[in-house]
Amino acid sequence: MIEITGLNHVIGDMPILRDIDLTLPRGGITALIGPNGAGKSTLLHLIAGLEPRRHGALRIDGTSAETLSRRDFACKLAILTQDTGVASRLTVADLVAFGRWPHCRGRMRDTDHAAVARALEMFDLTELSRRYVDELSGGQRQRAHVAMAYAQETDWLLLDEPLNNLDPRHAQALMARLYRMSRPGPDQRSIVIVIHEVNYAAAWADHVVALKHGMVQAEGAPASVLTGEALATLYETPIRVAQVDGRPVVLHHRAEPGLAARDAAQLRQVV
Ligand SMILES: Nc1ncnc2c1ncn2[C@@H]1O[C@H](COP(=O)(O)OP(=O)(O)OP(=O)(O)O)[C@@H](O)[C@H]1O
Repeated sequence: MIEITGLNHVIGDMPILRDIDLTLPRGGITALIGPNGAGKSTLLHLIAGLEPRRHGALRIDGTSAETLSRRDFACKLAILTQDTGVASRLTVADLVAFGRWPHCRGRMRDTDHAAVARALEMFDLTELSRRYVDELSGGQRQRAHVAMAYAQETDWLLLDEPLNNLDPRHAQALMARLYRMSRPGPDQRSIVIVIHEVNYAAAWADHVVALKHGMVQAEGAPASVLTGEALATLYETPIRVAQVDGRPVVLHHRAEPGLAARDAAQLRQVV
Protein backbone atom coordinates (compact mmCIF):
# COMPACT_ATOMS: atom_id res chain seq x y z
CA MET A 1 0.00 0.00 0.00
CA ILE A 2 0.98 3.63 -0.36
CA GLU A 3 0.73 5.49 2.92
CA ILE A 4 0.70 9.27 2.85
CA THR A 5 0.71 11.15 6.11
CA GLY A 6 0.61 14.86 6.84
CA LEU A 7 1.21 15.82 3.23
CA ASN A 8 1.09 19.54 2.55
CA HIS A 9 2.21 21.23 -0.64
CA VAL A 10 2.54 24.92 -1.32
CA ILE A 11 3.41 26.72 -4.55
CA GLY A 12 4.53 30.28 -3.83
CA ASP A 13 2.22 31.14 -0.99
CA MET A 14 -0.70 29.15 -2.42
CA PRO A 15 -1.64 25.95 -0.57
CA ILE A 16 -2.17 23.23 -3.19
CA LEU A 17 -2.53 20.15 -0.95
CA ARG A 18 -3.52 20.33 2.69
CA ASP A 19 -3.12 17.77 5.45
CA ILE A 20 -3.46 14.74 3.23
CA ASP A 21 -3.59 11.47 5.16
CA LEU A 22 -4.33 8.70 2.73
CA THR A 23 -3.78 5.00 2.34
CA LEU A 24 -3.96 3.70 -1.20
CA PRO A 25 -4.66 -0.04 -1.09
CA ARG A 26 -2.34 -2.51 -2.75
CA GLY A 27 -3.97 -4.26 -5.71
CA GLY A 28 -7.10 -3.07 -7.43
CA ILE A 29 -7.93 0.25 -9.00
CA THR A 30 -8.00 3.47 -6.99
CA ALA A 31 -9.70 6.34 -8.82
CA LEU A 32 -8.79 9.92 -7.97
CA ILE A 33 -11.65 12.24 -8.79
CA GLY A 34 -12.41 15.90 -8.17
CA PRO A 35 -12.91 19.21 -9.93
CA ASN A 36 -10.30 21.00 -12.05
CA GLY A 37 -7.51 22.36 -9.89
CA ALA A 38 -8.35 20.10 -6.92
CA GLY A 39 -4.76 18.87 -6.73
CA LYS A 40 -5.07 15.39 -8.28
CA SER A 41 -2.08 15.70 -10.63
CA THR A 42 0.01 17.36 -7.94
CA LEU A 43 -0.72 14.47 -5.59
CA LEU A 44 0.35 11.90 -8.23
CA HIS A 45 3.51 13.90 -8.98
CA LEU A 46 4.44 14.06 -5.31
CA ILE A 47 3.88 10.32 -4.86
CA ALA A 48 6.04 9.61 -7.92
CA GLY A 49 8.76 11.99 -6.76
CA LEU A 50 8.39 14.24 -9.82
CA GLU A 51 8.07 17.19 -7.45
CA PRO A 52 9.95 17.55 -4.19
CA ARG A 53 7.90 16.71 -1.12
CA ARG A 54 8.68 19.14 1.69
CA HIS A 55 6.01 18.34 4.27
CA GLY A 56 4.69 14.89 5.00
CA ALA A 57 5.75 11.27 4.83
CA LEU A 58 5.36 8.70 2.07
CA ARG A 59 5.75 4.95 2.44
CA ILE A 60 5.45 2.57 -0.48
CA ASP A 61 4.72 -1.04 0.44
CA GLY A 62 6.18 -0.45 3.87
CA THR A 63 9.36 1.29 2.69
CA SER A 64 9.94 4.97 3.28
CA ALA A 65 10.26 6.71 -0.12
CA GLU A 66 13.43 8.47 1.06
CA THR A 67 15.28 5.19 1.43
CA LEU A 68 14.62 4.06 -2.15
CA SER A 69 17.20 4.92 -4.80
CA ARG A 70 15.89 6.60 -7.98
CA ARG A 71 16.34 3.32 -9.81
CA ASP A 72 14.56 1.21 -7.17
CA PHE A 73 11.80 3.77 -7.15
CA ALA A 74 11.42 3.57 -10.94
CA CYS A 75 11.30 -0.23 -10.76
CA LYS A 76 8.49 -0.01 -8.19
CA LEU A 77 6.34 2.76 -9.51
CA ALA A 78 5.58 4.11 -13.01
CA ILE A 79 3.68 7.28 -13.77
CA LEU A 80 1.95 8.54 -16.88
CA THR A 81 1.62 12.30 -16.59
CA GLN A 82 -0.86 14.46 -18.47
CA ASP A 83 1.92 16.36 -20.14
CA THR A 84 3.60 13.62 -22.15
CA GLY A 85 4.85 15.89 -24.94
CA VAL A 86 4.96 14.62 -28.47
CA ALA A 87 8.02 12.53 -29.13
CA SER A 88 8.99 13.37 -32.68
CA ARG A 89 10.63 10.84 -35.00
CA LEU A 90 10.30 8.11 -32.44
CA THR A 91 8.47 4.94 -33.31
CA VAL A 92 5.84 3.48 -31.02
CA ALA A 93 8.17 0.55 -30.26
CA ASP A 94 11.00 2.95 -29.35
CA LEU A 95 8.70 4.96 -27.10
CA VAL A 96 7.46 1.85 -25.30
CA ALA A 97 11.08 0.68 -24.94
CA PHE A 98 11.79 3.81 -22.90
CA GLY A 99 9.72 2.15 -20.18
CA ARG A 100 12.53 -0.41 -19.86
CA TRP A 101 15.17 2.21 -19.08
CA PRO A 102 15.19 1.68 -15.28
CA HIS A 103 15.76 -2.05 -15.88
CA CYS A 104 18.29 -2.01 -18.72
CA ARG A 105 19.79 1.50 -18.82
CA GLY A 106 19.61 1.52 -22.60
CA ARG A 107 21.07 -1.96 -23.13
CA MET A 108 18.01 -3.92 -24.15
CA ARG A 109 18.21 -7.62 -23.40
CA ASP A 110 15.84 -10.37 -24.50
CA THR A 111 13.70 -9.87 -21.39
CA ASP A 112 13.35 -6.17 -22.22
CA HIS A 113 12.36 -6.87 -25.84
CA ALA A 114 9.83 -9.41 -24.57
CA ALA A 115 8.38 -6.85 -22.12
CA VAL A 116 8.03 -4.30 -24.92
CA ALA A 117 6.30 -6.88 -27.14
CA ARG A 118 3.91 -7.73 -24.29
CA ALA A 119 3.08 -4.06 -23.74
CA LEU A 120 2.49 -3.47 -27.46
CA GLU A 121 0.18 -6.44 -27.62
CA MET A 122 -1.59 -5.56 -24.39
CA PHE A 123 -2.56 -2.13 -25.73
CA ASP A 124 -3.37 -3.16 -29.31
CA LEU A 125 -0.30 -1.44 -30.66
CA THR A 126 1.55 -4.27 -32.39
CA GLU A 127 0.38 -3.16 -35.83
CA LEU A 128 1.33 0.43 -35.08
CA SER A 129 4.73 -0.41 -33.58
CA ARG A 130 6.77 0.93 -36.54
CA ARG A 131 4.73 4.11 -36.93
CA TYR A 132 6.13 7.42 -35.73
CA VAL A 133 4.50 8.69 -32.56
CA ASP A 134 3.94 12.18 -34.00
CA GLU A 135 1.97 10.65 -36.86
CA LEU A 136 -0.54 8.89 -34.62
CA SER A 137 -4.01 10.07 -33.67
CA GLY A 138 -4.44 11.52 -30.17
CA GLY A 139 -5.99 8.30 -28.88
CA GLN A 140 -3.36 6.04 -30.45
CA ARG A 141 -0.62 8.22 -28.97
CA GLN A 142 -2.29 8.09 -25.56
CA ARG A 143 -2.34 4.29 -25.73
CA ALA A 144 1.35 4.25 -26.66
CA HIS A 145 2.18 6.31 -23.57
CA VAL A 146 0.14 4.02 -21.33
CA ALA A 147 2.00 1.07 -22.88
CA MET A 148 5.32 2.75 -22.08
CA ALA A 149 4.33 3.07 -18.41
CA TYR A 150 3.10 -0.54 -18.42
CA ALA A 151 6.37 -1.80 -19.96
CA GLN A 152 8.19 -0.51 -16.90
CA GLU A 153 6.66 -3.57 -15.15
CA THR A 154 6.24 -1.90 -11.81
CA ASP A 155 3.99 -2.95 -8.94
CA TRP A 156 2.40 0.50 -8.99
CA LEU A 157 1.00 2.26 -12.04
CA LEU A 158 -0.05 5.89 -11.62
CA LEU A 159 -2.01 7.20 -14.57
CA ASP A 160 -3.10 10.81 -14.92
CA GLU A 161 -6.20 10.95 -17.12
CA PRO A 162 -5.24 8.03 -19.39
CA LEU A 163 -8.72 8.09 -20.94
CA ASN A 164 -7.99 11.42 -22.65
CA ASN A 165 -8.70 11.19 -26.36
CA LEU A 166 -9.92 7.61 -26.19
CA ASP A 167 -13.15 6.66 -27.93
CA PRO A 168 -15.65 4.55 -25.94
CA ARG A 169 -14.29 1.24 -27.28
CA HIS A 170 -10.69 2.02 -26.41
CA ALA A 171 -11.59 3.68 -23.11
CA GLN A 172 -13.56 0.64 -22.05
CA ALA A 173 -10.84 -1.72 -23.31
CA LEU A 174 -8.18 0.20 -21.37
CA MET A 175 -10.21 0.10 -18.14
CA ALA A 176 -10.91 -3.61 -18.62
CA ARG A 177 -7.16 -4.30 -19.05
CA LEU A 178 -6.26 -2.22 -16.02
CA TYR A 179 -8.94 -4.03 -14.07
CA ARG A 180 -7.62 -7.47 -15.10
CA MET A 181 -4.02 -6.64 -14.28
CA SER A 182 -5.05 -5.32 -10.87
CA ARG A 183 -6.77 -8.57 -9.80
CA PRO A 184 -4.98 -10.94 -7.41
CA GLY A 185 -2.30 -13.10 -9.02
CA PRO A 186 1.46 -13.34 -9.42
CA ASP A 187 1.63 -10.21 -11.66
CA GLN A 188 -0.94 -8.16 -9.82
CA ARG A 189 -0.52 -4.40 -10.29
CA SER A 190 -1.85 -1.62 -8.11
CA ILE A 191 -3.40 1.10 -10.25
CA VAL A 192 -4.02 4.71 -9.25
CA ILE A 193 -5.85 6.60 -11.94
CA VAL A 194 -7.08 10.18 -12.28
CA ILE A 195 -10.47 10.11 -13.96
CA HIS A 196 -12.76 12.97 -14.94
CA GLU A 197 -15.53 10.84 -16.37
CA VAL A 198 -16.79 9.55 -13.05
CA ASN A 199 -18.74 6.73 -14.65
CA TYR A 200 -15.49 4.94 -15.42
CA ALA A 201 -14.67 5.17 -11.72
CA ALA A 202 -18.17 3.93 -10.93
CA ALA A 203 -17.82 1.01 -13.31
CA TRP A 204 -14.26 -0.13 -12.60
CA ALA A 205 -12.75 1.31 -9.43
CA ASP A 206 -12.39 -0.63 -6.19
CA HIS A 207 -11.60 2.48 -4.20
CA VAL A 208 -12.39 6.13 -4.90
CA VAL A 209 -10.67 9.21 -3.47
CA ALA A 210 -12.41 12.55 -3.97
CA LEU A 211 -10.22 15.64 -3.74
CA LYS A 212 -11.42 19.22 -3.51
CA HIS A 213 -9.43 22.40 -2.81
CA GLY A 214 -6.40 20.27 -2.07
CA MET A 215 -8.13 18.21 0.60
CA VAL A 216 -9.61 14.73 0.73
CA GLN A 217 -13.36 15.24 0.72
CA ALA A 218 -14.27 11.57 0.74
CA GLU A 219 -12.79 8.13 0.14
CA GLY A 220 -14.08 4.61 0.11
CA ALA A 221 -15.91 2.14 -2.09
CA PRO A 222 -17.58 3.60 -5.21
CA ALA A 223 -21.06 3.11 -3.76
CA SER A 224 -20.21 5.19 -0.70
CA VAL A 225 -18.34 8.03 -2.47
CA LEU A 226 -20.33 8.29 -5.69
CA THR A 227 -23.65 9.40 -4.29
CA GLY A 228 -25.68 12.22 -5.85
CA GLU A 229 -25.32 14.40 -2.78
CA ALA A 230 -21.57 13.87 -2.39
CA LEU A 231 -20.87 14.45 -6.10
CA ALA A 232 -23.07 17.56 -6.24
CA THR A 233 -21.04 18.99 -3.34
CA LEU A 234 -17.75 17.89 -4.89
CA TYR A 235 -18.41 19.43 -8.31
CA GLU A 236 -20.81 22.18 -7.17
CA THR A 237 -23.35 21.23 -9.80
CA PRO A 238 -26.57 19.17 -9.79
CA ILE A 239 -25.80 15.49 -10.21
CA ARG A 240 -28.06 12.49 -10.00
CA VAL A 241 -26.93 8.92 -9.49
CA ALA A 242 -28.87 5.89 -10.68
CA GLN A 243 -28.07 2.22 -10.15
CA VAL A 244 -27.44 -0.17 -13.03
CA ASP A 245 -26.33 -3.75 -12.39
CA GLY A 246 -25.70 -2.85 -8.77
CA ARG A 247 -23.21 -0.06 -9.56
CA PRO A 248 -23.71 3.72 -9.54
CA VAL A 249 -24.33 5.45 -12.85
CA VAL A 250 -23.70 9.16 -12.64
CA LEU A 251 -26.07 11.44 -14.53
CA HIS A 252 -24.31 14.76 -14.76
CA HIS A 253 -25.05 15.82 -18.30
CA ARG A 254 -28.56 17.13 -17.54
CA ALA A 255 -29.33 16.31 -14.00
CA GLU A 256 -32.63 18.09 -13.27
CA PRO A 257 -35.24 15.38 -12.66
CA GLY A 258 -37.87 15.05 -15.39
CA LEU A 259 -36.07 17.43 -17.74
CA ALA A 260 -35.81 14.99 -20.64
CA ALA A 261 -39.48 14.05 -20.35
CA ARG A 262 -40.54 17.73 -20.30
CA ASP A 263 -38.35 18.46 -23.34
CA ALA A 264 -39.92 15.57 -25.21
CA ALA A 265 -43.43 16.78 -24.32
CA GLN A 266 -42.62 20.31 -25.49
CA LEU A 267 -41.17 18.95 -28.71
CA ARG A 268 -44.34 16.95 -29.34
CA GLN A 269 -46.41 20.15 -28.91
CA VAL A 270 -44.24 22.00 -31.44
CA VAL A 271 -44.51 19.17 -33.95
N1 LIG B 1 3.55 25.06 -11.54
C1 LIG B 1 2.51 25.61 -10.93
N2 LIG B 1 2.55 26.89 -10.52
C2 LIG B 1 1.50 27.45 -9.87
N3 LIG B 1 0.36 26.80 -9.58
C3 LIG B 1 0.27 25.52 -9.97
C4 LIG B 1 1.33 24.85 -10.65
N4 LIG B 1 0.94 23.58 -10.90
C5 LIG B 1 -0.30 23.47 -10.40
N5 LIG B 1 -0.69 24.62 -9.85
C6 LIG B 1 -1.97 24.88 -9.19
O1 LIG B 1 -2.20 23.83 -8.27
C7 LIG B 1 -3.59 23.53 -8.21
C8 LIG B 1 -3.78 22.02 -8.41
O2 LIG B 1 -3.42 21.69 -9.74
P1 LIG B 1 -3.50 20.20 -10.27
O3 LIG B 1 -3.00 20.20 -11.66
O4 LIG B 1 -2.84 19.31 -9.29
O5 LIG B 1 -5.06 19.96 -10.23
P2 LIG B 1 -5.92 18.79 -10.88
O6 LIG B 1 -6.89 18.37 -9.84
O7 LIG B 1 -5.05 17.75 -11.45
O8 LIG B 1 -6.66 19.59 -12.02
P3 LIG B 1 -7.23 19.14 -13.46
O9 LIG B 1 -8.41 18.26 -13.21
O10 LIG B 1 -7.64 20.46 -14.07
O11 LIG B 1 -6.13 18.47 -14.24
C9 LIG B 1 -4.28 24.39 -9.25
O12 LIG B 1 -4.85 25.50 -8.63
C10 LIG B 1 -3.14 24.81 -10.16
O13 LIG B 1 -3.40 26.08 -10.73
